[in-house]
Amino acid sequence: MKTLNVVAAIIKKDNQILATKRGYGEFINMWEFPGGKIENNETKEEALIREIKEELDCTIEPTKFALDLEYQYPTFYLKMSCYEAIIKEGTPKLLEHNDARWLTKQQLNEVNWIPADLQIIDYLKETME
Ligand SMILES: Nc1nc2c([nH]c(=O)n2[C@H]2C[C@H](O)[C@@H](COP(=O)(O)OP(=O)(O)OP(=O)(O)O)O2)c(=O)[nH]1
Repeated sequence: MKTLNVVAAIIKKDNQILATKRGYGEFINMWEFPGGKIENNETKEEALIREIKEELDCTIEPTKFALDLEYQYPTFYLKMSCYEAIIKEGTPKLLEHNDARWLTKQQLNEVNWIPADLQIIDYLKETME
C-alpha cells in the first residue's frame, strides 16, 4: 500500500481558519485544509508555501507546527504534517477548489471534512479562541 506524504496549512485570520472545498478527484466536494504532496528535495515548509501559491495564488508564512497525523484510506496510507500559517501577500483565489469559507471555532462542524481532517478539527477545538 502506498504512503502519501502531505502537508496542510491551517491559515488563520482574526480567530478564523480557512477551509477549502475540493473541486476534483476522489474527495470532490469535501472540505480540507489547502496543501498537497511533498516533492523530492523540498522541506515541509517549502512544500506548504509552494502548494498554497499554486492553489490559492497567495504567499503564506508558516507560523507554528500544529500536528502530524496518519490515516488509513482504502487505497493509500496518509501521513500529513499540519502547520498554522498567515497570509503574507495576496488574497486567496480559488484556482483548484470550488469554494472556501473562513470558519470560527463555533463553525468548525458546519462543513463535511475529509475523514483524516477530523484530527485537525480536534486540535482546533482545543486551541482556537
Ligand atoms: N491537501 C490536503 N489533502 C488532504 C487533506 N486531508 C486528506 O486526507 N488529504 C489527502 C487527500 C489527497 O489524497 C492527499 C493530498 O493530495 P493532493 O491531491 O492535495 O496533493 P497534490 O496537490 O500534490 O496532488 P495532485 O492533485 O497534483 O495530484 O491527501 C487536507 O486537509 N488537505
